This record gives sequence, structure tokens and C-alpha cells, in this order.
Amino acid sequence: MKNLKVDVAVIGAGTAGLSAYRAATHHGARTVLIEGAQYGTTCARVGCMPSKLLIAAAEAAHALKAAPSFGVHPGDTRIDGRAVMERVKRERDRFVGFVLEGVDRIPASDKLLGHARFTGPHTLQVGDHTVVEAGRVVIATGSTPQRLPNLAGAGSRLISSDDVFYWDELPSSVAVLGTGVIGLELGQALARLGVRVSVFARGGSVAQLSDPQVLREAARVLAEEIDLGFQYSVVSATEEDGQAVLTMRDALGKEVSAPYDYVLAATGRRPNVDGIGIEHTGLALREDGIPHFNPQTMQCGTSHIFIAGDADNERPVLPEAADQGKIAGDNAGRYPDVRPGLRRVPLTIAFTEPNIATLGASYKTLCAPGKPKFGIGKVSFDNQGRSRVMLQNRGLLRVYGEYGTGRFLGAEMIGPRAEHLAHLLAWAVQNRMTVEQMLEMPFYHPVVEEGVRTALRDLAASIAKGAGDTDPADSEPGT
Ligand SMILES: Cc1cc2nc3c(=O)[nH]c(=O)nc-3n(C[C@H](O)[C@H](O)[C@H](O)COP(=O)(O)OP(=O)(O)OC[C@H]3O[C@@H](n4cnc5c(N)ncnc54)[C@H](O)[C@@H]3O)c2cc1C
Ligand SMILES: NC(=O)c1ccc[n+]([C@@H]2O[C@H](COP(=O)([O-])OP(=O)(O)OC[C@H]3O[C@@H](n4cnc5c(N)ncnc54)[C@H](O)[C@@H]3O)[C@@H](O)[C@H]2O)c1
Repeated sequence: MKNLKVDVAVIGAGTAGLSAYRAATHHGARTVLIEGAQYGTTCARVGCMPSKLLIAAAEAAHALKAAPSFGVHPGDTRIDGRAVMERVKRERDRFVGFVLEGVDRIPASDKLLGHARFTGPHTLQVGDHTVVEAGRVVIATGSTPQRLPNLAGAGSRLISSDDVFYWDELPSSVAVLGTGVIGLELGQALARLGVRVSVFARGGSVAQLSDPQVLREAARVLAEEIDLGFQYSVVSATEEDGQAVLTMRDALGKEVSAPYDYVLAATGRRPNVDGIGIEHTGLALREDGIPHFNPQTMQCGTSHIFIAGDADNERPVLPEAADQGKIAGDNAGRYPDVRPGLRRVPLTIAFTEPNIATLGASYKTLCAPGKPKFGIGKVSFDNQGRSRVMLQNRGLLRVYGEYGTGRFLGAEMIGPRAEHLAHLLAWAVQNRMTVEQMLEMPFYHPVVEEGVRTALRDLAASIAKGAGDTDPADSEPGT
């Protein structure tokens, strides 16, 4: 058994861990980066990048399908599933390659391969070969797809998003369970690529939306294109003749049963805090097994242990993993001088088409008990000029503002090019702009951003009327 004494140990060489390693070494701390599986990060290997590559292929197929409405007739479309997957994997490997080059530049003496688990607050057992004694530790262990026991009967036909990006060709049919970001992004992309797809939701949630009006519109718009069913529960899943036979029950008790090449469980991801000996740290744990931590410093309690990225499940997206990793690494590096780091305004984007995005304060948080009422403005994209020009006139944007100050608080949307609209609005929230100040900004013509202006004008009017103006949608927020 080897023994290693370091200032900082970082567990996990994903986006958060790499960011933490760089920050800690910047402070001159002797740091070791421990990886239990593969270098290359979830984002590059089986996350953001391959999913967007698959979606890009799907968008190309969809453009051909939409072309005749413009009087453009591309002829017979042939989707070569093998070529689609080859490009996804080739480009994915290129992105992974960049990460690996970065890892190669880290001195060998700073890297350890092996699963790490705490044996005490300052000690880690790595694989069966090394004991690390660390002054401080950063937990950056990421997350793993959730496995549902009631789907286990589907055997080898039960997959997670990880498996999709190792396919050699496209299957004929897939049942997707879950209408979160993964289920909708992959479900729509596969459907556009000619795969028979059924997407089943347990309840009524749609991606990260909580505004009931936007949620309803998103469900309607997406269901126009894909076979999307809400309020379904699993009756059984079996493996028969190389296929999965999935039986689902709807809210009225009606059962539907069909064979699929695969059942894709997109039912959330579990932070990797199990099996790392967290119980030996002495940290106070929440009900979900994650240590209590300060989201400004990433410090767990008042301890020498920090947490970052998907492992803390606060905002499980890539830019947050990078930010949190930096904050955790900075604080571990200069411990005990622990300082708050830069946290940005929340921003999430689901790359469905239309895109679904949220930013700033969500409708749900604004509706929390004890919160003051807030003004709401909205625009439908149904008749929005540029959206209609592009035949992408579907969706709804709702924007929120504070009574009295007129400060812009946040927005939820499904709409054309929402990935860009969401950035624009998130920057306004972070700059603490008022709705009036936003309306003083330039808007070109004809652009989708003119829809944003319509919503902001509506919000300005709502704020001017004051808190007596009740929201017509006043109802329970979604998930
Ligand atoms: C299909 C999919 C699509 C996504 N698309 C987007 C997107 O478009 N935009 C976006 O912002 N986000 C997206 N995400 C989310 C994003 O990928 C994650 O939030 C991000 O990669 C998390 O980074 P991380 O460093 O926390 O975890 P990871 O990159 O998973 O790193 C954790 C590392 O820790 C290692 N590890 C775990 N336990 C141990 C242990 N005990 N000992 C040693 N090593 C250990 C793991 O092997 C892993 O290498 C997507 C995710 C998925 C699954
Ligand atoms: N574009 C992006 O930024 C992007 C893309 C993909 C993934 N991600 C990240 O990955 C994370 C995980 O994505 P996800 O879609 O798996 O999770 P999610 O939490 O977004 O959605 C999970 C879905 O599964 C359903 N579900 C949960 N438990 C279930 C059960 N027992 N039975 C049936 N249905 C159940 C939920 O109702 C929900 O519809 C997201 O939180 C997101 O942060 C981000």
C-alpha cells in the first residue's frame, strides 16, 4: 500500500474536479486529482456534446421535412443511421480528445487512478493501492443515471442516455421514460431521425419548467410532433425475442403495451455520494445523503471538505460544475481563508425544438409562501413576425418583475431560438436591470427579440397596475 500526503485531494476528474484541481494548484497547494473510471468528463463523453451532435443531425432531417412548406422539395429523404452515429461518435471523440490533452498536461505525480472512499475525515482509500492523507478534500464525483427497479425486467433492452452514444446505428423503436431534459432532448431527436419513439411521463412535468402556462404550452407544442403521454405508470417491462415489451397504464386505468428495441430510462440522475464512505467524514448529511454545504463557498459545514458539480445536485449543468469547481478549489487551496465565489444567475436550456429555457427566479420560487406578489408579462410566438417568417411560430414566453422597484426577476419560455433569448434575459437579471431599462435597449427588425420586447411591455404595464393585478394563471406551479 502506498501512502501519499497532500494539501488537497480532489475526487473526480470531471468538469468540476478539473476546475477545482486547477484552482487549488493556483494557490500553491500540493494537490492530487483522483479519477475512478475514465478521464474525459461526462459532458464530453456522454452528456452535453454527444447529445447536441445527435440533435444537430435531427435538425438537419427536420429541415428537410419542413422544406416543402416553403415550396422547396428536397426529394426522398434517406437517413443513414450508421453514418449519423459515426459522426456523433467521431466528433464526440474529438471533444473528449481535447479534455484528455488537458489531463495529459497535469503532472503524473498529481494524478491517481482508482475509486476513492473516505476512511476518515482526512483519509481516503484509493483502489487497493494508495492511502491518501489530505488536509482538504473536494468531492466532485458527478452523478449517475437513476435505475428504476420496475423496469429491470427489460434486461439488456433497458438503457440510459450513456448507452445511446455508443450505438453503431439507430434502432427502429425506443420507449423513453421521463419528460425531463434528457427524455425530451433525446426523444425528439430520435423521432426526427425516423425512430418510432413513445415518451411517457409519470406526472405532468416538462423539462425544467415550473410556470403552469408555459408548461401547458410546451406539452402541447411538443406533443404535436412526438408521441408524448402524461400521467403514465409502469405496469411491466419484459425482455422478449430481443425486444422490450413495455406495458404502461394511463390516469384512467387504460393499459397500452408495445414492443420496443430499447426502453430508455431518463428518470433523473443520482449524485455520486453513495459508496464514497461519506459516513466517515463526520459531516451532517441531508435526507438525500448529500452533505449540507454553503452554495457561495461550496464548503460542507465548517469543515475542510468542499463539494462541487453534479455531486451536490444544486444546479446539475455544465457551467455550474465549472464555477462550483473553481470556488471549491480556490477555497480548498487557500483554506482556512474561505471566501464566497462568483455565482451567476441561474440559466437552463433544453435543446428541444422549440428550445425550453428558464433563467433568474423561477415561477415556482416566486410563488413560494411569504414571497411578495410579482408582475407578469407574456408573449405568444404564434403570431410573432420573424418566428412566422421562419415557420417556427410556436411557443410562449412569460417574464417576471418586481412591483415597486420594477426590477426584472426572471423568465420561463418555450420558443424559437430561446437559447439566445434566455442569455439576453439572464444578463439583464444579473445586471439588476429594471424592465424600463431593458425597454430602452435596441431591438432590431424583424427579429425574435421583438417578441421579448412585447413581453416586457406587457410586464411594464402589469407592474404599473400594481399588486392588485392578479395573475390570470394563478394556480399551482409545476415541478
Ligand atoms: C445526456 C446529457 C446531456 C447533457 N447536456 C447538457 C447540456 O447541454 N448543457 C449543460 O450545461 N449540461 C448538460 N448536461 C449536464 C452536464 O453534463 C453535467 O452537469 C456535468 O458534466 C457535471 O460535471 P461533474 O464534474 O459534476 O461530473 P462528471 O463530469 O461526471 O465528473 C465526475 C467524475 O468523478 C468520477 N468519480 C465518481 N466517483 C468517484 C470516486 N469515488 N473516486 C474517484 N472518482 C470518482 C467519475 O468517474 C467522473 O469522471 C448533460 C448531461 C447528460 C447526462
Ligand atoms: N440541456 C441541458 O442542459 C441538459 C441536457 C440533459 C441533461 N441535463 C442535466 O441532466 C440532469 C438529468 O436529466 P434527466 O432528464 O434525467 O432528469 P430530470 O430530473 O430533468 O427529469 C427526470 C424525469 O423523470 C421523471 N421521473 C423521475 N422519477 C421517476 C419514476 N420513478 N418513474 C417515472 N418517471 C420518473 C420525472 O418526472 C422527470 O420527468 C438534468 O437535471 C439536467 O441538469 C441538462
